[in-house]
Amino acid sequence: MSEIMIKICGLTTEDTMRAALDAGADMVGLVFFPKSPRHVSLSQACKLADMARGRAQVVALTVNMDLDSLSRINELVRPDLFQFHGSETPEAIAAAKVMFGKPVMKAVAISSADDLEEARFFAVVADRLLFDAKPPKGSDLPGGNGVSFDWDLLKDLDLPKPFMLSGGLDPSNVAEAIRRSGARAVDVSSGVERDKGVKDIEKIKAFVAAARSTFAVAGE
Ligand SMILES: O=C(O)c1ccccc1N[C@@H]1O[C@H](COP(=O)(O)O)[C@@H](O)[C@H]1O
Repeated sequence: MSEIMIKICGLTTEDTMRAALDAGADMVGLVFFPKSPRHVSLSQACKLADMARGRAQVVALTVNMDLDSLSRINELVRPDLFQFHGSETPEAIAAAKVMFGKPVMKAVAISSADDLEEARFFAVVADRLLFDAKPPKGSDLPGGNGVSFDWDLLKDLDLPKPFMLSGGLDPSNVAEAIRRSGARAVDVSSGVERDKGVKDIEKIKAFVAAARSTFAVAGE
């Protein structure tokens, strides 16, 4: 496995899925949230997941979804893991983990050091935490807003579970974000798009290259 784990989220087309896989993404994310411009139907998701299977981990991103709907995604799309990006409780996460027997990643919104305390509750039940910026006021989306937070907050963070950094990352800042946060896993959605919800193949390639080269430099 690569030394930095890279997730490209919100893929909606075969071309951009292929680009993410060919670039060497470790995880690819499918968004099941109708308010998102990256939302995919179950049939689209099945096709995209089949392309990725065996090449990258398929992540199903959901927001406060009930267990029945999660079950349908699990049966039809067969993701490798779930990303919970809403206000799911630790109990709901534990229930999904037991029901599906798959790893779960919980997003935690960060704007100050205090928010990192919330992460400790989720670290008990989730397999990985995902740190994202708080959404701007009035946003319909709890994530995928292209907004970043102070990466220095994560430096020297002592948690029992690994974390992934997200929020406002793009090819031009991912190197600095990795250095400042100490992250060993990064996630991007809007930073590799040319329009809202429309992924850009060149930006996907540039993001993966920038993230990988940063680790090589940092590790010298
Ligand atoms: O991408 C979306 O549309 C989305 C919708 C609802 C919840 C989360 C979503 N995306 C996740 O948000 C973060 C940050 O995204 P960005 O790079 O700042 O655009 C990332 O983890 C996505 O997986």
